[in-house]
Amino acid sequence: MIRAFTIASGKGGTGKTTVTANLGTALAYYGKETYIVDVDVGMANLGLVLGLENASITLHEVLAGKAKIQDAIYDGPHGLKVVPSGISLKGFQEADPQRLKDVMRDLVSRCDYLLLDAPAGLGSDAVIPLAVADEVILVVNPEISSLVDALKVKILTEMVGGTVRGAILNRASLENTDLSKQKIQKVLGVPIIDVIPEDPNVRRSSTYKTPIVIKYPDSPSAVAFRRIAATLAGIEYNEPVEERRERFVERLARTLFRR
Ligand SMILES: Nc1ncnc2c1ncn2[C@@H]1O[C@H](COP(=O)(O)OP(=O)(O)OP(=O)(O)O)[C@@H](O)[C@H]1O
Repeated sequence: MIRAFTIASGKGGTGKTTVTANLGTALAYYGKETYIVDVDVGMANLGLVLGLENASITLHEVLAGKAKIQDAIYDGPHGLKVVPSGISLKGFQEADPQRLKDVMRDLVSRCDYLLLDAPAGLGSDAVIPLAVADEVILVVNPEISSLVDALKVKILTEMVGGTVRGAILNRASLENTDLSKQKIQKVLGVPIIDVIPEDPNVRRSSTYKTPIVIKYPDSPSAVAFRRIAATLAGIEYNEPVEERRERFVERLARTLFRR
């Protein structure tokens, strides 16, 4: 069974943290014991979006050999477990990314699913999470620069013996999704796992430090996150009738508006 996923992109800001927090929450909602870890040791974003910015013991201390992993695990929504990264420069300088493999081994033995929020870029800190997970999931935006960087991550993953499961196309506009999907699959040479639309509620929910699947569960992106989580967990996803109705009305309104 595939249990440890690294969420990577190469390019910064494509939505890795958003995807990690929401997929983790959705997997926990489905009753899966899920851990999410901010392995972006330079930027503590996962903790920030989940209201854990004041966590005193983080992955920094664990990677510096100053704390045990169980002391850096915090509670998130639906029983999700979160390992944030730290914000102190000293902690960052002392953290040894090579210890990540042992930490991962420990965490994976505790849970059904482990999601790692990878750093942007292609430095050594970004390479380790690509090698240690069972599969890498790329988060791409429908832009050339995002695709080029994702392609580099794919090549790097294969070079270090890892496997890319596919890509999540995030921030897709509803109009050009089909075209983008086809092109992106061709360019990256991996399947598109799913498409998450551009959704203003994503940003809004992060200001409440709450994943969108909790804050705005009926929004189109929350629906997509639950669908992806169900796919990863091998659960059949049945979209509630109200969500289908809402999407039908949305499509109808767009068609009428164009005419
Ligand atoms: N589907 C979406 N619709 C609208 N805004 C989004 C969407 N996905 C992410 N965002 C916004 O884009 C910004 C970047 O997202 P996020 O922090 O998840 O990216 P990242 O890849 O983790 O960034 P970094 O490389 O800095 O770690 C955030 O403000 C987030 O709220």
